Amino acid sequence: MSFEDQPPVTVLSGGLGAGKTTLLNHLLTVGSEQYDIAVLVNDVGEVNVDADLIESGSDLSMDDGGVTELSNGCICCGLQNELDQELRRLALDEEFDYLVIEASGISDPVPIAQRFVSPARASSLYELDTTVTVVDAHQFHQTFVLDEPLNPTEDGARPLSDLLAEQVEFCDVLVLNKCDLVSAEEREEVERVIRTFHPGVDIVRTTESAVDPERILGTGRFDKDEASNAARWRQLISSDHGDATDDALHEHNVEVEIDVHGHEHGHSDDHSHEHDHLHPPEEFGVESFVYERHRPFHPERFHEWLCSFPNSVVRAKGHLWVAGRDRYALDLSQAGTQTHVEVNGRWAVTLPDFQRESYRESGADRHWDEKWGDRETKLVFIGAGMDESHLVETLDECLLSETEMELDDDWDTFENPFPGTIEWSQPPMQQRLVVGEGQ
Ligand SMILES: Nc1nc2c(ncn2[C@@H]2O[C@H](COP(=O)(O)OP(=O)(O)OP(=O)(O)O)[C@@H](O)[C@H]2O)c(=O)[nH]1
Repeated sequence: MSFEDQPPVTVLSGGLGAGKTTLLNHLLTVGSEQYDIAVLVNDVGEVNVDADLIESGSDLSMDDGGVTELSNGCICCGLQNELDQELRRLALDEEFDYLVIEASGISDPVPIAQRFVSPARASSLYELDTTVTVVDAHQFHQTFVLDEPLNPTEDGARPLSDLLAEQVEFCDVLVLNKCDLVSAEEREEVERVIRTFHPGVDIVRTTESAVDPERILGTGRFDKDEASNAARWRQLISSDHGDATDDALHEHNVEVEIDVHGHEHGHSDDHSHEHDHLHPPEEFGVESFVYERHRPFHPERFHEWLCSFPNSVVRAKGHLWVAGRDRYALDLSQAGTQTHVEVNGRWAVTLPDFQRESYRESGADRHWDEKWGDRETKLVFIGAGMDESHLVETLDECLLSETEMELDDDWDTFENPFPGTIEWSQPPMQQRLVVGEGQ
C-alpha cells in the first residue's frame, strides 16, 4: 500500500453473539471480488475464537497477515495502543485495499471510531467509511419490547442492554440479524424501537448476516459532523483534547522517521490514552474464562448440560471433543437462547502423516497427546455474575470417566445427537445441532 492511499474502513460492532463473525465470513466470501480485504478481529476472551473461525471460513490466514487478532480486552479502551500499533503495521506491511474491523461484543463503537478522526492517530492512515452495528432481532425483542433487561446486576454494574442501546445509537448502518427467530410483527416492533433510539438509521434485515456488501462497504456514509452530535462523542473528543498536541508531535515524528522502505524507527507509541469512560468489562460487570480439557465429553451428558445452559453465561464459543465423534472437531456457539454445534474440520491426528507433521511444525505450542493427538475441548465463557467453579464442576461431570476412557471401542454405541460428518452438498447451517428456543 502506498502512503497516499487511505484504505477505507468499516467497523463492525454489536452485542455478544449478534452475528458479526458470520457477517465477516459472508463478506469475505461474496465481497472479496471487489476488494482485497484485510480484517482485524478483537475478542474479549484470552482465546480469539473469532479469528480462528474467520480463518477456517476463508482464504485469509493469520500467517500471511490477512487476519489479525487482538485478544483479551477491548480495542475501545484497554487495547487502544495495540490497535494503533496494529493499524500502523497493517498499513506499512500488508497489501490490501479495504479494512474491516470486528470489535468485541462488549466494545463501545464511539472510541473506536474516534481513533479514525483524531488527526494524531495511526489511524489517520485510513479513511473511516462506515460504522455498522449488528443486532440480534430476537434478543433485542426480548430486551426492549418484552422489557427483560440483559443481565441485570445487583452490584452497581450497568446491564448489558445499556451497551446494546448505545451500539444502536451510534452506527451508520444497522444490520438487523436473526430475522428467522422473530415473527413479522415482532420484527416491526423491534424496528420501531430502533428508530426511536436512532431516527433515520439505515436498517438492513438479514438472516445469517447475509448482507449485500454494497450496503456496508464503500458507502461513504460515515459523517464526522453527524457523529459529533453524539453526546458521548463530544465528551471523548473534548477529554482527548488535552493530550492531542503531544500526540500530534509524537505521531509526526513517527511519520518523519519512516524511511523509504517503510521501516519504522524508534518511537513506539506507549502512551496510555485514558479517557473518561470506564472499561466496558468493568462497567457492565462482564468477565470471561476459558475451559480447556484433553478428554472427550460423554455425548448424552453434555447434551443434557447444553439443554439447561446457565443464564449467567451471555456468550460461549469454542471447539469440542465429543466421544464417538472422533474424526471431527465440533464448533460450539451459544448466544442468547440458542446454542449451535456444527462440524468444523478434521482433527489433525486423523490426517495423513505429512499433513499431520506440517500441522505440528506450524505450531510448536499446540497441545498434542501421544494417543489422542490434538483432540481437545477449548471453550470461552463470557458472562455477568457467572459461578465459574460450578460451571467447571458440572462440565467436568460430563467428561468421560477413567473407565469410559478405557472402553473406547464402545464410544460409537453411545446415543449421540451431535453431527458426525460434513455433507459438502449442504450448507453448514443445515447440518448443525441446535439446542434452545426458536429451533
Ligand atoms: N438463528 C440464527 N442464528 C444465527 C444467525 N446469524 C448467526 N447466527 C448464529 O449465532 C451465533 C453467533 O454468531 P457470531 O457470528 O459468532 O456472532 P458474533 O457477533 O461474532 O459473536 P461475538 O464475537 O462473540 O460477539 C452463531 O452460532 C451463529 O451461527 C441468524 O440469522 N439466525
